[in-house]
Amino acid sequence: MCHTVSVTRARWTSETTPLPPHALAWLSTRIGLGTPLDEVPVTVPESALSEDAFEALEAVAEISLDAGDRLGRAGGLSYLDLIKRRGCGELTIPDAVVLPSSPEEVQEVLRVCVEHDIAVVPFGGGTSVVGGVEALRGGKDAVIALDLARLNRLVSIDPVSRIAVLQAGTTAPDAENLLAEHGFTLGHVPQSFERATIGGFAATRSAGQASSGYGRFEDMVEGVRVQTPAGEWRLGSAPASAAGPDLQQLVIGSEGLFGVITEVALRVRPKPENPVYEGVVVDGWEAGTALIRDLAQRNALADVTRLSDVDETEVALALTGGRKAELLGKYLRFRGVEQPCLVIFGWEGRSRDVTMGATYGHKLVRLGRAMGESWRHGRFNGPRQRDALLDAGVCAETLETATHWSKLPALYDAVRGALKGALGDPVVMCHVSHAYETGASLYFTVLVPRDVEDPVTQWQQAKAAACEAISGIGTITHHHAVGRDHAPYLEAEIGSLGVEVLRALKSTFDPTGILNPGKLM
Ligand SMILES: Cc1cc2nc3c(=O)[nH]c(=O)nc-3n(C[C@H](O)[C@H](O)[C@H](O)COP(=O)(O)OP(=O)(O)OC[C@H]3O[C@@H](n4cnc5c(N)ncnc54)[C@H](O)[C@@H]3O)c2cc1C
Repeated sequence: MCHTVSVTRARWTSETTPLPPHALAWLSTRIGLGTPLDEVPVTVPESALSEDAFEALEAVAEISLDAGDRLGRAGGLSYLDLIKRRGCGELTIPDAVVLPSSPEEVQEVLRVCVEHDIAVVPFGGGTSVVGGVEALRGGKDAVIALDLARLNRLVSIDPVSRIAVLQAGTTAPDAENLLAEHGFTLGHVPQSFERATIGGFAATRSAGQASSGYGRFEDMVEGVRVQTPAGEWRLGSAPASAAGPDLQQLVIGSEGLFGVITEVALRVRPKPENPVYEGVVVDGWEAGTALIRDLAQRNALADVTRLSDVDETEVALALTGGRKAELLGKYLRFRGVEQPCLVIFGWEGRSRDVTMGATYGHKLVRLGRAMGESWRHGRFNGPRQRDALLDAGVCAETLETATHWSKLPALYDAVRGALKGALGDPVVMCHVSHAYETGASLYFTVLVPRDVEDPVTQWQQAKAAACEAISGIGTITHHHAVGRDHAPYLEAEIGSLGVEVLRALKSTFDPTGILNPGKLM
């Protein structure tokens, strides 16, 4: 028997954020609009979960076999995931959705899944863009999505040490609201902020837009509670320790292969009273990266420090629209800027004076707070507008990497060249999203008309070309994680011995291999 349901969870929000008319006009001139991709009903096969397994799971946690619930956990939110939900390519649909409400229930679910040999995909916000939540069976007869949405509490707060313990299924906005009641913030704001969870951030070594100031997610983790098929594991008793290798770092970035993270102890900071955001423009990508490197190496980065290349700046200014964009263009030309590259600075705790003082000697044009605030207010529009771009027949996707400063120009050229080679004449935009003393990340956004015949292969080929170009120069992922999509490139980065180490750990935590098959390695 098959159930047919219409797709709802494929969209970022229940309402589509339309593209403004000037954005549509720009798209149609620059790349031409493609054929709209309509939403079609998707067929959901009957659950393969045996009656025995269903009853055993039902005895320990809430479980749903509802077709809509299962479809809602069929993959993440990459471009390919989104178009698969619109009928292009095959979706992997879990046989059941299990919703435990406590770490103890998670432990019991794992016990039952080992007994019945069922694959388990830990599911946080489902925002993975690398196939991390694909419901792969790994040779098992059935697979469940283990949705952590009901683990959404603030377990404890220690204001003296500034540590909060949050359950793994807490979404980022809920975490911020819970912490705000105590005057604190986590300061972790990835672009997927509205939907992603604390457990997902820890499982993928996430980086937020303000990570120059607040640190990457792994820098915030003070302790973890993990349920594994081999039992519970708790780590984190001091701010630093010389008691052997840092085992906590094995959990962070383990992408659900070793266990299910159920609680995370996090360093929190006082909520800033008056965050200040500003925009400046530098002349050219080379000058821009030199500025950011200088700031990073002088410990003068703003909490948010983001440099767009010429193409991304052009798009940002074009999308500002109308008379304002025209005047800005004129002003920049008057100031002698030939290749405008936009820099956004945001100060949430760090000193504006320190950053701006360190820019001395670099040529930049200040655009003031209006530009910074406009970026801050629009920073979640990207995910919301992906549905509208699909509706307009556009293939819109992102990918990211990082390398050392000396190799950054080569990495930038290689990825752009690969994407252009694979896609014809796409718009390829790039920004430095995170900067460090020794290097930086590069975040690419691609826009191209969707191939009507075979949109899946169109993007798969482009992504493969970009990954080949990255391999050997930079990391295959700076913050999106490995998932299914980057798994073929992991060995080149960590070596065959590295993969063996991960396999050995996996067999210790998960001897029968139920957890998240087909991901990471
Ligand atoms: C539009 C958009 C923008 C994005 N921007 C950013 C960004 O700025 N920075 C960034 O870092 N990432 C970004 N991402 C990627 C994604 O949001 C992150 O990887 C995020 O950390 C995933 O969190 P989640 O709760 O949605 O996890 P999910 O997508 O549900 O899961 C991610 C992986 O972690 C595993 N997992 C989830 N929860 C647990 C748990 N409790 N225990 C064990 N394993 C678990 C899953 O099995 C899966 O392999 C973006 C994604 C989208 C769609």
